[in-house]
Amino acid sequence: MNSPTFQILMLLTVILVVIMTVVLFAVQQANREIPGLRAWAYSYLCGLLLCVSFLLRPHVPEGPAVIVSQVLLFTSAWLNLVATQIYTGRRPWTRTCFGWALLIVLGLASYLTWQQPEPRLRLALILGAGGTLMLLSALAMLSAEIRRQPERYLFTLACGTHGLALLATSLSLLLIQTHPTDLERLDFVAQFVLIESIVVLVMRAFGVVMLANAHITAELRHFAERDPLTSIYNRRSFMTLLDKSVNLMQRMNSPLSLLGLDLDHFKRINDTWGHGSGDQALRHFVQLTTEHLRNEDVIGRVGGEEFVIFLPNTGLEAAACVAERLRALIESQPVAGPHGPIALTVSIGVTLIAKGETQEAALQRVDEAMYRAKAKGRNRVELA
Ligand SMILES: Nc1nc2c(ncn2[C@@H]2O[C@H](COP(=O)(O)OP(=O)(O)OP(=O)(O)O)[C@@H](O)[C@H]2O)c(=O)[nH]1
Repeated sequence: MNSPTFQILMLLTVILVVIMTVVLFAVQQANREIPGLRAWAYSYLCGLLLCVSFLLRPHVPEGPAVIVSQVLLFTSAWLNLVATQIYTGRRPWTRTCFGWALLIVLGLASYLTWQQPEPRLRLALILGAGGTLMLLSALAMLSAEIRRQPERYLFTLACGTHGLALLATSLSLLLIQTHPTDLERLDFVAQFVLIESIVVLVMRAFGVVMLANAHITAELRHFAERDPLTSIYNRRSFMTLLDKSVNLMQRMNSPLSLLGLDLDHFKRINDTWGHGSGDQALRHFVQLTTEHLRNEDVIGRVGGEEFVIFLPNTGLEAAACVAERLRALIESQPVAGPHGPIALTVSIGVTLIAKGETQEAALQRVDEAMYRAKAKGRNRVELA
């Protein structure tokens, strides 16, 4: 590991890892809420310290140098896995688990350094452990439930490649019978791992930054499209979706129905039970309603306690049935308030969007039907 080639490669790696660590910490500082990013930044910091420890190897006694580099390599790979678990919404492996695993690594490294010096076996073991952690990170990212994020494939590729390369190196070290002091061969293996690591480190850092960017974009899109209280579509995005659906349904000659829903005496709920209970009632209403609808039905919050639902491929009669079922469901399931159940009812207007009609005209008609339901005593369905 003291050859000039190795030292030059190491210096190049240090420069690259410094840049990537600084970038990751900078992105993390600017976006502290991105899950897992802090652990990724620390994983790179451990990687950086590992490279520095390799550079200092000739000037440090072998024993402590080996222990330090094994701890740093293991911690870096572990943090990468933990970061992936956090990013993908899984529960990360605990610190106790890390402590025990590290203790085993340290014990084996010490044994193979002082008790039974076996540099080949020692390297094989740590590369095997690191490779396994990298493969687990790749699998965790690949199987994550994050659709709409193709960025995860770059990260998966980087971790998967690195994991396989480390495991293959570890295996070849175990299989090829060399003398323990065959340092030349060890040096070759170290150089191979180093070059492969440089490529993968850059790829993985790009992957992490792209994942961070994807997270920010998804959040911004969510804030722009969704109502913050109920997480359903806000007025603007609902209208855009309705416009698209109207065009599609008219091209396909399929019926499209519209429901206008307004909670009854909602002001009374706020005044009697407080604004918090009012908010709770809105969330409760949305949860019940969305559970009842089909996947292709779309609900939007278009006012304080006003909602609109469009039902693709649904005629007026079927839409009236849906409306009546929703009305009965809301009436039968009161909101769980702090001082007991709070009764909730809804008035619903129903209309069919006619061929060639604009969505504004249909919305106006469904509004009139809903107000008729209010005028006739509330908690009822009226057809336009
Ligand atoms: N808690 C809560 N209340 C809201 C929110 N948005 C609007 N409101 C309240 O909803 C109430 C709507 O009252 P009104 O328009 O008078 O209607 P209503 O009391 O439901 O009476 P009807 O519609 O005639 O049955 C107002 O008191 C608003 O303050 C919200 O996000 N949270």
